Amino acid sequence: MSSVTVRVPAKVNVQLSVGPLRDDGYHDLVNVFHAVSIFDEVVARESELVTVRVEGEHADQVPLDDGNLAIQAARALAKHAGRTYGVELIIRKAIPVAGGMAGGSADAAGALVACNELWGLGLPREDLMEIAADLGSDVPFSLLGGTAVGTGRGEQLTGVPTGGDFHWVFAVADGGLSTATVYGQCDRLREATGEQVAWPRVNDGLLAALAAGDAERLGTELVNDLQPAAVMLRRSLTRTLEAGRELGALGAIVSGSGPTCAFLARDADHARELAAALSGAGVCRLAVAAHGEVPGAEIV
Ligand SMILES: C[C@@](CO)(OP(=O)(O)O)[C@H](O)COP(=O)(O)OP(=O)(O)OC[C@H]1O[C@@H](n2ccc(N)nc2=O)[C@H](O)[C@@H]1O
Ligand SMILES: Nc1ncnc2c1ncn2[C@@H]1O[C@H](COP(=O)(O)OP(=O)(O)O)[C@@H](O)[C@H]1O
Repeated sequence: MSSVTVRVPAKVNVQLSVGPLRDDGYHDLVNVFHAVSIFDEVVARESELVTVRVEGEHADQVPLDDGNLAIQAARALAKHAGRTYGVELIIRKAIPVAGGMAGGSADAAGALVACNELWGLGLPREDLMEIAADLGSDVPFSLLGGTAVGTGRGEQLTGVPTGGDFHWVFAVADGGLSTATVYGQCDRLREATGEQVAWPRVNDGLLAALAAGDAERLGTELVNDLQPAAVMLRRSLTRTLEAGRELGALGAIVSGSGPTCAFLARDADHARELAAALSGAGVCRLAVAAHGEVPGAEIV
């Protein structure tokens, strides 16, 4: 095989409950991930060296050295296999960069699946999941896809049943936010208010809404503990969220660490209307309609 192409989805967090800061610098979470139909493609081609090229909008914001998560994934897989392998990786980017939609994690997951195939390793998904967890807290979910509860750092996953498709609009901002900075701001806000940080628990109402495919209820059950921190770092998000609510979204939330905002729609037509209205409202760089859930990293 001389070339393998893998398609990997973005995610939105329908519940992101952040527990106390751990000694290792991470937070214990209840992180309910939901994979949506905005996809990066990772192509792996035979090569002597490990290299990466990135195509698409904002490709210039993605590192091309060892800081690229897809490169790190290829190297980690080769190490796991105990051999030296080369690969030319080409990333076709559609997921916003540093947007809270796990684009880098998607590319890492894509590189794991693509290189496993290209190099003929035949490693099972469980092995890829273990390597994924060392690359980043969100990478295992990019492999798994669907809808799942992540505990620990977010890397320990349990699938969640859903009763139908959900339709979303994503308002993409100009520029990104650093995940570590947003968690840090969350800690500072909690310290300043003296808030007692509770152990995170899964929202049963949210699980019920997901299981029933009930968008109306899901819209009222969305949770993101990082939202106040993201809004404090990017004040304009208040207006973006308000605009979506005023335009009839069933729910409005910052996606993960932001700054992308996610709006829940009634159906596909409503999502298209909402995307057009948000684009016209001047509250984001771009509004994209998408649906979930969709599968994780898969060869196309
Ligand atoms: C917030 C979330 C929500 O899904 O993603 P994004 O919205 O940024 O995509 C995740 O928790 C991000 O996961 P990921 O982007 O993989 O984070 P990592 O590379 O593992 O960690 C980056 C940094 O985020 C902070 N971090 C991450 C996960 C976690 N459970 N607690 C943390 O405090 C730490 O400061 C860490 O150094
Ligand atoms: N393949 C990649 N795609 C996007 N960003 C990457 C990639 N590899 C490394 N990065 C770095 O990771 C940072 C976070 O990117 P990303 O995963 O898109 O955002 P988020 O963590 O908000 O979901 C970027 O600012 C970039 O420096």
